[in-house]
Amino acid sequence: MIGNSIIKLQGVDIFQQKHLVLSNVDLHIDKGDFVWLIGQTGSGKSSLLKVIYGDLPVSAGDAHAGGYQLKNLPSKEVPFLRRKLGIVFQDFQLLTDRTVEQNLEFVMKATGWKDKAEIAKRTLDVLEKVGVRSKLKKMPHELSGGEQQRVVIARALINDPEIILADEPTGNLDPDTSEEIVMLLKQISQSGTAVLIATHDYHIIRAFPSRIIKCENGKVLEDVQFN
Ligand SMILES: Nc1ncnc2c1ncn2[C@@H]1O[C@H](COP(=O)(O)OP(=O)(O)OP(=O)(O)O)[C@@H](O)[C@H]1O
Repeated sequence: MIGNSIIKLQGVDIFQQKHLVLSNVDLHIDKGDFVWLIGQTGSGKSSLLKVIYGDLPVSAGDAHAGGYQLKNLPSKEVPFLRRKLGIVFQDFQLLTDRTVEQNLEFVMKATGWKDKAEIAKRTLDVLEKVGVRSKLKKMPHELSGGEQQRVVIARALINDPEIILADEPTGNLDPDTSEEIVMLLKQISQSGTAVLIATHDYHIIRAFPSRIIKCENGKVLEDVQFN
């Protein structure tokens, strides 16, 4: 972290193959910020998130995330960058053939946790934080959509990330459950972890007014007004 800055992009061009998706991107996210990311389908939201989690390269401009310089980041550093980021994406769902506890253990072992007692304690801590501690021994299919999303958020919190990146986290949830999940993410941001949520759900943005970043016409607009 540089000061309070978690994400800082300056003059970054974002390409998918040879196609320039977003040009001259400036983006600043600080500790504890809660930020919406909006824009039409194909406007570049996922591409922007991919740059932040090291899945798309940065060739021009200056880019930092979680204390890592993204430009020319060696691929062997990417797993370490990702430990500073909690990722809540539709395509990073729970493993369906193991319990909640085993899902969390799986990620911990993959990210270097070895001590059994510490793993057990951290598992309970993060499940407690998101309100599903009692679901420890359940299989994902025994949980509601909202409970599963809470476990996904717990999994994202394991390594105490500086920011949570969430791509359509309420996409499969009913309106009340969506509000509960966003409330949880808001609380997480208030405890110091920044939260960036890409969404098409304007109802939920209205329910939780906050800073809005918009991808539009090949640009990233910081701090747009929502109406
Ligand atoms: N792997 C890829 N190869 C080539 N072009 C891609 C690839 N992924 C995305 N694109 C293109 O990049 C542009 C931005 O796509 P991106 O997925 O970032 O948009 P998005 O705003 O996240 O859209 P959505 O809301 O539908 O998820 C689109 O024109 C898309 O066709």
